[in-house]
Amino acid sequence: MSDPVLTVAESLKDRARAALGSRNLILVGLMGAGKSSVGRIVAHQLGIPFVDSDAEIERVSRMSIGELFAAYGEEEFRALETRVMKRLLKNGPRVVSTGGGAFINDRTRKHIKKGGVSVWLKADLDVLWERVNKRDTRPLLKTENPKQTLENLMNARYPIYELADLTVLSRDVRKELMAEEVLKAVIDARTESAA
Ligand SMILES: Nc1ncnc2c1ncn2[C@@H]1O[C@H](COP(=O)(O)OP(=O)(O)OP(=O)(O)O)[C@@H](O)[C@H]1O
Ligand SMILES: O=C(O)C1=C[C@@H](O)[C@@H](O)[C@H](O)C1
Ligand SMILES: [Mg+2]
Repeated sequence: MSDPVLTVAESLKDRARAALGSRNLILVGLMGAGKSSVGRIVAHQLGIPFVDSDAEIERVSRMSIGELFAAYGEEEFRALETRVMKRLLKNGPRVVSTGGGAFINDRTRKHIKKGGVSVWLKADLDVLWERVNKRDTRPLLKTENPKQTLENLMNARYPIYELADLTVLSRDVRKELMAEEVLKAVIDARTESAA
């Protein structure tokens, strides 16, 4: 006999996959929201390719994000990010996890909006801080008071992340559960738009 729990989970994946069609699923949000780690699981669950824009930028430039910021500055980094995102979004369906500032850039946001369903992983300051303060690889947080900087970024960026198609609350639960909530949001959005 089939396991009922497994059957529900399977049906969640199938329904989300059908709702997505050939569109990309693009995760946006601040540093530490879980875009890279949750995105990888979502892609695995959907059985579609996963790509992370920060990792792709590092691959094509053969430099780390920190080195890119130091050598060329943020503006050049954003221009490169726009080009990379445009290319990554050309062929769907994929799960694309973005860098924290990608959706904030007007040109990149237009590509994202055109390229698929955007999901904002929204988290509160303490959740984000607990996660990002363990590593010092994020150039924008190399300040005197990085927690304050993170809060300033939240205040400036949250009104823009709100422009994403869907929002999922990111918190300290298992990453697999976060991934399931992303799938459910995709299904619900499809159901609502069909109603
Ligand atoms: N639901 C979760 N519960 C506990 N830890 C998590 C959760 N989601 C992510 N993390 C951890 O938080 C850290 C940051 O996650 P991740 O790299 O996925 O964030 P991100 O949104 O991609 O950040 P960035 O914009 O800097 O790339 C990682 O160490 C990851 O393991
Ligand atoms: O929030 C941001 O602007 C950034 C987030 C990271 O993912 C990297 O893309 C880079 O450190 C910039
Ligand atoms: Mg990431």
